[in-house]
Amino acid sequence: MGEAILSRLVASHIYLPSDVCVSDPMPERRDLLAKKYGVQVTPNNLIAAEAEILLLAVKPQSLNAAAIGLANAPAPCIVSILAGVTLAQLEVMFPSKSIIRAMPNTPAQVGAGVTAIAANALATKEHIEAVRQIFGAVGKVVDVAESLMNAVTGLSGSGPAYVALMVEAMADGGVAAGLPRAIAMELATQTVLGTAQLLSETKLHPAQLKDQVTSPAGTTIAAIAQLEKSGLRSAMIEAVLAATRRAEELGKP
Ligand SMILES: NC(=O)C1=CN([C@@H]2O[C@H](COP(=O)(O)OP(=O)(O)OC[C@H]3O[C@@H](n4cnc5c(N)ncnc54)[C@H](O)[C@@H]3O)[C@@H](O)[C@H]2O)C=CC1
Ligand SMILES: O=C(O)[C@@H]1CCC=N1
Repeated sequence: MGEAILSRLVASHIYLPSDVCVSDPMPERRDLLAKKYGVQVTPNNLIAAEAEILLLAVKPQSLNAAAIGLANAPAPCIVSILAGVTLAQLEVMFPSKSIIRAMPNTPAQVGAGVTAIAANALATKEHIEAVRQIFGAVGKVVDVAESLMNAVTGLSGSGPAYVALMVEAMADGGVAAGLPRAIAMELATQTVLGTAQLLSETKLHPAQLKDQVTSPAGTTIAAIAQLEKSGLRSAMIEAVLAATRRAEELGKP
């Protein structure tokens, strides 16, 4: 996820590669990032923490190890994209700092992400604006109460995987019905993209859009009856709730 953000920040000239320092313990990751984006790299998190903004993008399970020695790091602003990890936990690790918790998603790679942000009480207007600009470069930015961050994680943070699963399954259905794989994939992907764009631009309620597609005694209602029988909606609701609960667990020390 860190690379997805980095790639857009550099491509959209929000930051010069020379202004960015990436810390990663894996030499092959450092080599790849230095080569691909021209950024500075280091195996030492303390060096990366000399920046104005320190973006934490490790797995929640790696946070304690990554944060060793960083409590008094010079960076005045800490941004965390870690699932589940709360502002209160980060405040213990990074006392007296502007701290912003953010939950982006992987469509950030193509500038079509959505990121929710929540700031701690010490976060300055300037730091919040800088963070808004960072995530604005990779898509939309929404403000949420921190208490909703795990729900955001369950919906939009993990959501690209649910949509990808749906695209794959739709394409499989097309293949089952006789379409060549490549055409089935193109049709499925463009149908999801176009439907999302239609909903976004027209602000139609999804039920209205569904009604527009569904001709009396037609093909769509035959499919919807099958989806309802298979519990698609309930499965999706339960999936978002399961991911939300998992985010809560990941935040428990
Ligand atoms: N993958 C996704 O779609 C999203 C992920 N996130 C969050 O982003 C974070 C990273 O997730 P992914 O990118 O999927 O994982 P990843 O495993 O691809 O990336 C983690 C990176 O951290 C590095 N790392 C490990 N230990 C380190 C240490 N001590 N110091 C510095 N770097 C260290 C690893 O070498 C690796 O390059 C997680 O906290 C996750 O909750 C948030 C939103 C979406
Ligand atoms: O699966 C995960 O834990 C991360 C957080 C949101 C998306 N990926």
